[in-house]
Amino acid sequence: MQKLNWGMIGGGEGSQIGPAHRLGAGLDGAFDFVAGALDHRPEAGITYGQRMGLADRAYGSWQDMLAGETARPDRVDLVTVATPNATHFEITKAFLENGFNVLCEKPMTMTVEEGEEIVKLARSTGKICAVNYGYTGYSLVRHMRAMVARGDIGKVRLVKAEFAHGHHADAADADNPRVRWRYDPAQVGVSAQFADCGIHAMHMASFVCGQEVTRLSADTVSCIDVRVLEDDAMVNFRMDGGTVGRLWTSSIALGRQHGLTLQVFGETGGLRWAQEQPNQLYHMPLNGRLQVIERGEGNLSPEADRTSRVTVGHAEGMPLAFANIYSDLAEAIRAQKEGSPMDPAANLYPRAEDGLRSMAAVYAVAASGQQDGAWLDARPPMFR
Ligand SMILES: NC(=O)C1=CN([C@@H]2O[C@H](COP(=O)(O)OP(=O)(O)OC[C@H]3O[C@@H](n4cnc5c(N)ncnc54)[C@H](OP(=O)(O)O)[C@@H]3O)[C@@H](O)[C@H]2O)C=CC1
Ligand SMILES: O=C1CO[C@H](CO)[C@@H](O)[C@@H]1O
Repeated sequence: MQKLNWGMIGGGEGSQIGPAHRLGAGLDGAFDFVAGALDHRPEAGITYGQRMGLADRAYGSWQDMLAGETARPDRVDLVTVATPNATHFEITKAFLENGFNVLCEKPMTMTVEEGEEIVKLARSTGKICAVNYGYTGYSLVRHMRAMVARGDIGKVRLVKAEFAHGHHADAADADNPRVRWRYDPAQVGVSAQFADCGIHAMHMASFVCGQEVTRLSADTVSCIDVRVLEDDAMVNFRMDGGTVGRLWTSSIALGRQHGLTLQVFGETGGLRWAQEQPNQLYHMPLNGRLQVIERGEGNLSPEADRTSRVTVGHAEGMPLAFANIYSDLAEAIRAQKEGSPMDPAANLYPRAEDGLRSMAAVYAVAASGQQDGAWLDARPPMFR
């Protein structure tokens, strides 16, 4: 099978998420990293790209990359957009319009209207527009989803999602360039922490429960005075299958490292998974005993078996979760090229529709927070 060509925008030297993408895309040998516009400073982007082996396909800007790749017969099969939020819409739109498949970092856009435009564009061009809710690539997250879908815990009554970390707890970080943009309304829009991390947790709740969020009520606060946008939020929500949702997200929770956790409580069982110990899933059957499911145990579910690489007992981590998103996309691109059906266990990568739903939730959280927790419709107008 011929390798697919992969390119990246953003994710330059010292960036937070660039290395995880490069590790994830390279892991299974499906993609060759051949092109990039890795930094917003042209020289730095070209120099770093060349160090990464991109030679004349290390571009100084995404516009140059779009022009250069469009002109090539061996143009990239997939472009990852890993720049700060405010640039996602413009870059994703331009590449989709020119016939490229895109994996866009979250949040996909800054507004609901932009999100709708991307969804329509992906549908009309027939190109893949995925959104990097990369934590849904963890093998045991996929297994939780499969367990819920096959009825192992019965009808889901309640889902509790958290994404709380303490990395922005230092008020002295106001000028840190890696932190500053995350609380600047001009660069992130109406929400900081919910749009940054809360949407991962909310999307994961939907992904695992197989339901969409319909309504929500939010309490948003900025614990560090100088911040205009929230660094902590508590969100109650309801889903279209009747499940009640609770979500806490925070960036000032010192002692929490990367606290993405999901608990799902059904009529006949409960599940608990935490990203900091991603190789164990706790399952409590009604009237049974607490069981620990280990990633890599044989025959868990097709979705879990497909996404597990190293032997049971050897920890797998976040770049391998990203690798599972990339292997889904490799399969999707091959199916697109060959006109063949996809393995259903691989057809799980998050879509532009998910990015749009998150944007609608972001706006509902921001508005509800300003209205003392009023319950608001959380669906994008397109899906009402
Ligand atoms: N899915 C996930 O789990 C995660 C997603 N993210 C998302 O990824 C995105 C990037 O976040 P993160 O890596 O933390 O951000 P960083 O600020 O750490 O890095 C951003 C990178 O993009 C470069 N850049 C900025 N503007 C452009 C541009 N116009 N063209 C090319 N490169 C550009 C920056 O260059 P320079 O240094 O010169 O500014 C830098 O290399 C965000 O949208 C964030 O929400 C982040 C972490 C995890
Ligand atoms: O998506 C994300 C996941 O986690 C990080 C926090 O540790 C965020 O900064 C980021 O944007």
